[in-house]
Amino acid sequence: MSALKQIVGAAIVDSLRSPTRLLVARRTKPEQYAGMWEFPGGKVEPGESCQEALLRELDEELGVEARLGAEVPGPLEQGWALNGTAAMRVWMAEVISGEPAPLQDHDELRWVELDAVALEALAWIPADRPIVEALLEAAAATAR
Ligand SMILES: Nc1nc2c([nH]c(=O)n2[C@H]2C[C@H](O)[C@@H](COP(=O)(O)OP(=O)(O)OP(=O)(O)O)O2)c(=O)[nH]1
Repeated sequence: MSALKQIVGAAIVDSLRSPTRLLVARRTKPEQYAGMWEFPGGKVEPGESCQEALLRELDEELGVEARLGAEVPGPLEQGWALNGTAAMRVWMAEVISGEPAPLQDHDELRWVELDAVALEALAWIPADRPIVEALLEAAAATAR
């Protein structure tokens, strides 16, 4: 069996050291995901590492330079299963230069409190919900 397509996503927080808010992005395409919230990111291109791909996607999609923190590890070597054909690795990240804007693939960005009620109220891409749970646990552990 061939490997799953590798996607990478960023859990961009206001501060890696002391995270309180998460930047979420609302997709515009394809139709099945339009209007749903996600972690900004995209496909890893041939010859790129996952981290290189993620920094490139954040530049293209949001117009920011970012610093990656810890990975939010999923159950697979390739991260989190998305559908039958793709999996996503997710890293915590913070913006080091630029102001995030929905330049490509998104029509809205929103800073949301890192709090279960606020995050779970969003219409996430369904495959992202377990990642949101893991992120909340990681953030709670950082705060302890
Ligand atoms: N970026 C991102 N993609 C996600 C998430 N959850 C999820 O199921 N996906 C799916 C949607 C897409 O099928 C795939 C990512 O593809 P993409 O369209 O964002 O990648 P890309 O920017 O490189 O795409 P493209 O313009 O080359 O078509 O992963 C998520 O949280 N973030």
